[in-house]
Amino acid sequence: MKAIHRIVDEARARPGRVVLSEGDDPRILRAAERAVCAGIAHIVVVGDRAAIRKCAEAEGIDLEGAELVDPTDSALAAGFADELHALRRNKGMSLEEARRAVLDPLCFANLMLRLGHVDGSVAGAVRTSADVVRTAIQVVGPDPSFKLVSSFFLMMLCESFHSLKGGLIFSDCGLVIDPDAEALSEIAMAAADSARSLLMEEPRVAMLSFSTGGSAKHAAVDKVADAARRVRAQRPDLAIDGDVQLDAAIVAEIASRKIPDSQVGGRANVLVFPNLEAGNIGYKLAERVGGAVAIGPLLQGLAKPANDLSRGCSVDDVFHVIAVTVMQGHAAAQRRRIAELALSGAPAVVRETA
Ligand SMILES: CC(C)(COP(=O)(O)OP(=O)(O)OC[C@H]1O[C@@H](n2cnc3c(N)ncnc32)[C@H](O)[C@@H]1OP(=O)(O)O)[C@@H](O)C(=O)NCCC(=O)NCCS
Ligand SMILES: CC(=O)OP(=O)(O)O
Repeated sequence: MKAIHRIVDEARARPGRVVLSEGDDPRILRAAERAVCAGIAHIVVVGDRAAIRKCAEAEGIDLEGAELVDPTDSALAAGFADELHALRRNKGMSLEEARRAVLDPLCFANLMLRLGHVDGSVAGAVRTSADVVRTAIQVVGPDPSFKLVSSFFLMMLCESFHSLKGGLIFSDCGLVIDPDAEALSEIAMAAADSARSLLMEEPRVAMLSFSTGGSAKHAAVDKVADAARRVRAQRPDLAIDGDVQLDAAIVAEIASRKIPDSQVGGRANVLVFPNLEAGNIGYKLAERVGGAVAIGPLLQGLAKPANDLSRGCSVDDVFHVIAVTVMQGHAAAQRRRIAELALSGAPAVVRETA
């Protein structure tokens, strides 16, 4: 079964609460309608109520079953402004500025997530990735077990002409612009964890470069090789090749010729790009030329799931990101329970079954 179908089924079995903050975009409302109808999530749409209703009416979208929240008349707004002020006061934000900021549906939605009114948020069909990600980092914040917030795409290759089939993780194609070796190693480890939880496969990581095993000499190659060494040191259990070219990462026959001692053997399911230029161009090529379905950018390393979209997204894309967000919400809740148990001093065996 396709990974994304399994994720949708799992979300249906355990729906979560997901907030969407771009309710004046028909793709968002259509996906909201589908998510409610499929029973994968309780959907909250945040924004100008009149604009949301007008858009739904014009498109013939039934929002029955979705909750509409308008920050301008929400009873939550005053408390949210206090929370935002407390968060950003040391960065120079005044209470007045916080009151204005929470009227922005994106900020309001992320405060709903932070304060537990929902389990995940999705935006980015209209707003830029920089806006969506910056708000998520500032309002939701990083998970204490990660140093860096980064992003990944779940790429689905399901067409008859795809020689490589199934789900792949591409990272980072949306967030960290120019990672150094340490940041790149963090991205790789987070992407491996994302593969384990979403693909339900053991991760096989390729640290991509224009060089395989030092076949080219350049500081850019050294960075990738250094990042791979750092991952091996911290996660000796992880199958990883790097520096490695894309062909040797995904074609077994080429891997056997270029890297005889490969741990991945040309069967990588996690592709880690050396920087955002390569990653963003790479995923769009796979999607637009290669016919892959690109789900994301999904954020990794946040305390709770706040996911992004490409402004070129389709209704299907938004629906799929909602389903993944529900699953990430369960995983984040599990991490919080384990952390709480650890703090309470509960025995390790109890923690593992939490
Ligand atoms: C994510 C992004 C917006 C952050 O950049 P920025 O606004 O310049 O960020 P700053 O360096 O000013 O930092 C803003 C805050 O986020 C934090 N931050 C930035 N990147 C972070 C990361 N990857 N992980 C954790 N925290 C991060 C900073 O510590 C800072 O925190 P503070 O405000 O509490 O001090 C930037 O990396 C970016 O634009 N990335 C590319 C997005 C994009 O255009 N993608 C292409 C399409 S998908
Ligand atoms: C992920 C990405 O490239 O987003 P956008 O297309 O919105 O810039």
